[in-house]
Formats: sequence, C-alpha cells, structure tokens
Amino acid sequence: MSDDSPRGQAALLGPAEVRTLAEEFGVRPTKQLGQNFVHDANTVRRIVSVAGVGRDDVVLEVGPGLGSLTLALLDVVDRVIAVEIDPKLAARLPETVAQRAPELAGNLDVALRDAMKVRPDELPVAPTALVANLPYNVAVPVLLHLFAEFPSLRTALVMVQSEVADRLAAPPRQQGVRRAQRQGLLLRGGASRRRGAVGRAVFWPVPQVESGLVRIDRYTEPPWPMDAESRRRVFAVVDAAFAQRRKTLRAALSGWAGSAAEAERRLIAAGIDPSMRGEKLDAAAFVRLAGTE
Ligand SMILES: C[S@@+](CC[C@H](N)C(=O)[O-])C[C@H]1O[C@@H](n2cnc3c(N)ncnc32)[C@H](O)[C@@H]1O
Repeated sequence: MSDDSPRGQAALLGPAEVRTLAEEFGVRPTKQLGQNFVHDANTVRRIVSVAGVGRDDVVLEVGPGLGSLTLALLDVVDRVIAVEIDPKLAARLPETVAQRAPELAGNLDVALRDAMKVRPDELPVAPTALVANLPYNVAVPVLLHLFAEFPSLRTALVMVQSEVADRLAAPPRQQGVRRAQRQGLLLRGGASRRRGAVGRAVFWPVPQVESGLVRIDRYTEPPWPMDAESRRRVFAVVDAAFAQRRKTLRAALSGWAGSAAEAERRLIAAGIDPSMRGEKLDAAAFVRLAGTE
C-alpha cells in the first residue's frame, strides 16, 4: 500500500449523516459564512487525492464544518489542523471524529479562529499543505493571507466557486479574465492549475453556483526574498499596483511613492516604463521596484 492511500479507518459522511449532524448540533447553515456542506464520499476522496498529500503532511483545513473533508483527510495524513470560525461547529468536530474515526481522533487539532487573521504562532505546528472547501465569499482573501503568512505551506488544493477557479488558474495572457487576482496570488505563492469541477448536488444546502478545484504549488525558489520585511515591501507595491490596475504605473503608484513624480523616478530606477500597467509586470520587476523605496 502506498504512503498516501486511504487507511479505510474513517466512516465518511453521506447525505443522511450530514442532515442528522446539523440537526443534532442545531446548525442552521448561513450564506454569510458560506456554509454549504459536502455530503458525498467520492467528492471528498477526490479532493484529498488531487491534493497529493501523504502521511507526513500536516494539513491545514479551513472551515471543516461538519467534518466531511476532515474525515477523508484524517484517513490519509497523520495530522490535520482545522481552523473554523463558527464556535458551534468547532466545538462539535472532535466528537464527530471520535465517533466516526476513533483510531484517528488524536491526529486532529481544532482552532476556533478566523482564517483571514490566523497566524502561525496560534497553531500547534507549521502546516505543509492547505486542503479546504473554502467559504466562497472570502476564498481569495483567505488564500492570499495564508500564502503570505505561512511560509511552511508548500501546496494547496482548494474548492472555490467555478468562476474564481477559472480566474485563479487562467493562463497569463488569456483575454477577459481578471489577471490581477491570479498574479497577486502568484507573486505571493506559486503556480496554480485547475483540477476539475464539482457539481451542486454534492452540497447541502444546494448552492446557487458550480464549484471548481484549484491546486497551487508554491515556487520552490520564491521570486522574492522570504524575510518578513522584504516581503512586506514587495507586497505593498504589488497591492498598490493592482488596486488601480487600469491606470498606468506612474498614476497607480503615486500614493505608494508619495507623488507621481517620485513614482516615475522609482519606476525608471527599476528599469520599468512608467506608462505600463501593473498587470504586465513580473515578480522580478516588483522586487526591483520595492528595492527603490
Ligand atoms: C463551504 S463550507 C465547507 C464545510 C466543510 N469543509 C465541507 O466540505 O462540508 C465553509 C466552512 O468555512 C467556515 N468559515 C467561514 N468563514 C470562515 C473564516 N473566515 N475562517 C474559518 N472558517 C470559516 C464555515 O463556517 C464553514 O464551516
């Protein structure tokens, strides 16, 4: 048996179990927290399989909900850290796992935290992989935050709204897609690829949108220095450039530099044409620009 095959020690959740647990816990799913729970064992097995995680990985799961994906993850990897914002769901998860995967229950840590704010020193150990069915309304900000704040993450497999999956994984020169989001993620993290679609029927309640899987693999050699101060400087100029991506860099960066004239001076010093737009710059150019600060 290979190192990443399921142990077969977790009883995964089906439609009846998801409804029963929600009822027992008094959970009424809210749109605000993107609470659509997966009730299909094949879907969660597929997510874990395309995530490519193995026994040695420490998996960070954002939004474990009722535990559908958590159980499938525990069946493969040795450690899962689940970060959940809903106190009721966070409190009941260990119990569900103890009942449905008793031998694996000790491999789970649950943190009652907001994934957009969580910091490495709030978790018991550094995660190596993110695997999550993300709350759709905050999926991209959560990804950006985690890739920026957790240098230990080497890979991520996330389920997001289908259109967001397309944008995140779109090739750079594709027409009509919002490059800024993808590029922002790339600059912070790594290369992203679309890894399949998921229909609405596997969720309860049924969402209004289709879903897609995206895998992001961190660059082995990041395009920027990894110390916190350099990262902060690079991200500040990336954010400034992408906040107004239809403007020329000279105009978009005037706030960052203090004036349009100073922005122009820094752009020229970094060897960048001030009349270009931010979305045309590669990571190396942003690093040079941050160095002119
Ligand atoms: C789409 S559901 C996924 C639930 C479960 N993983 C599944 O696949 O059935 C999103 C989950 O994220 C949680 N959530 C929403 N916003 C969050 C945040 N900012 N930080 C952590 N968890 C959040 C919700 O409470 C919910 O459990």
